[in-house]
Amino acid sequence: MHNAVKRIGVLTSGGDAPGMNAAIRSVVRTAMHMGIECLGVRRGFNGLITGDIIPMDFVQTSGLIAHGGTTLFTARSEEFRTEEGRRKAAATCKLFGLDGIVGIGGDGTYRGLMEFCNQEGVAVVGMPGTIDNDIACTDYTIGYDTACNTALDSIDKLKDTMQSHERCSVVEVMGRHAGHLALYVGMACGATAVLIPEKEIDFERDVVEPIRAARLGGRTHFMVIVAEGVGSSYDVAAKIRDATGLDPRVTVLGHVQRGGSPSARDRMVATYMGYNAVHLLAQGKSNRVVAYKDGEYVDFDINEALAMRKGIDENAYRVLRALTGVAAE
Ligand SMILES: Nc1ncnc2c1ncn2[C@@H]1O[C@H](COP(=O)(O)OP(=O)(O)OP(=O)(O)O)[C@@H](O)[C@H]1O
Ligand SMILES: O=P(O)(O)OC[C@H]1O[C@](O)(CO)[C@@H](O)[C@@H]1O
Ligand SMILES: [Mg+2]
Repeated sequence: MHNAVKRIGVLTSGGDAPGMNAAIRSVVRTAMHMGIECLGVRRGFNGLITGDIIPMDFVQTSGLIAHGGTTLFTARSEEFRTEEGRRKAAATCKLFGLDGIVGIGGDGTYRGLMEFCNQEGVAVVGMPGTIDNDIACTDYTIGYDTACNTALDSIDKLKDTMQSHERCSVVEVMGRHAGHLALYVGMACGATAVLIPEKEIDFERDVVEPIRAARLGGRTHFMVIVAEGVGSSYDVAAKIRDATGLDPRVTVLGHVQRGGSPSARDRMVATYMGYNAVHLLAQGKSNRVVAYKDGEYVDFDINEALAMRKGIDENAYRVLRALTGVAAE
């Protein structure tokens, strides 16, 4: 089979996510299998600008599937947002003979890839890697499952001490603009209340009443999950104190949620997506993103993908409210 590309680069960009290494491994090994050379671009788009490029082979990707983080490092590159930065990146591609780039990251990474392709004509394919699961074209982003389980593990531990002290815990989980992680984790830990940025918050209805309902049901410790995008979890705790007289403890889970060995699901999704990404470039396709939609691995035009909007899982939200004692509307 004739490949449309001879040598490609793979990079990781934006916030890291467990499974990025599995994705890199899959891209490198699929490329090798197809007779395409694959180089590693380090430090996100900055590596394209500065020529921070390393060879990748079978040995270098050995064992990578189980490792958290990203062996290629990641970065948020301000320079790549400028035309001049992307011109420098194109010069690097020319020098190294890179005729395609696979970028693993979030929506910002997709935007960068698209701008690069439009401006400089380099073939690009994006892969969804972010713990936020906030990319609309795909039901699933690499890293989400591991992050949910990491958060859950910490929350279960917190629950033990909250139970002993009969306290209320306010836990902030990541999600800059999105509540997917908070909703999923909140349901899975059996939270008393969950606050997400996608839904307007009525504090009395969404927090105070569920705490009261739990107390009336005999419970003496409470778990309130707050998505980062909602605002300060310390403010939420202060409002709970005022409204109920409880003395909540706040835990911001933070970057611990981005680490750790990827779950089986993240390894598998990363592996399939990496394989598909290389095949797209080999077929001469560009400006595409790979995705998992309705149980199938598919791909979309990046422009189309970025124009899509991802709502919260309404069914999950309905079930959560039913189980936390919020009155039906
Ligand atoms: N409009 C744009 N034009 C060019 N490059 C962009 C653009 N938007 C984002 N980028 C590049 O993509 C990088 C990553 O974007 P961003 O920081 O938004 O993270 P992300 O990929 O969305 O991941 P996450 O949100 O999960 O951390 C940016 O640092 C920048 O280099
Ligand atoms: O690592 P940084 O730059 O602090 O970014 C944190 C952000 O990255 C994410 O982990 C992934 O987008 C968000 O949930 C979070 O708000
Ligand atoms: Mg993003």
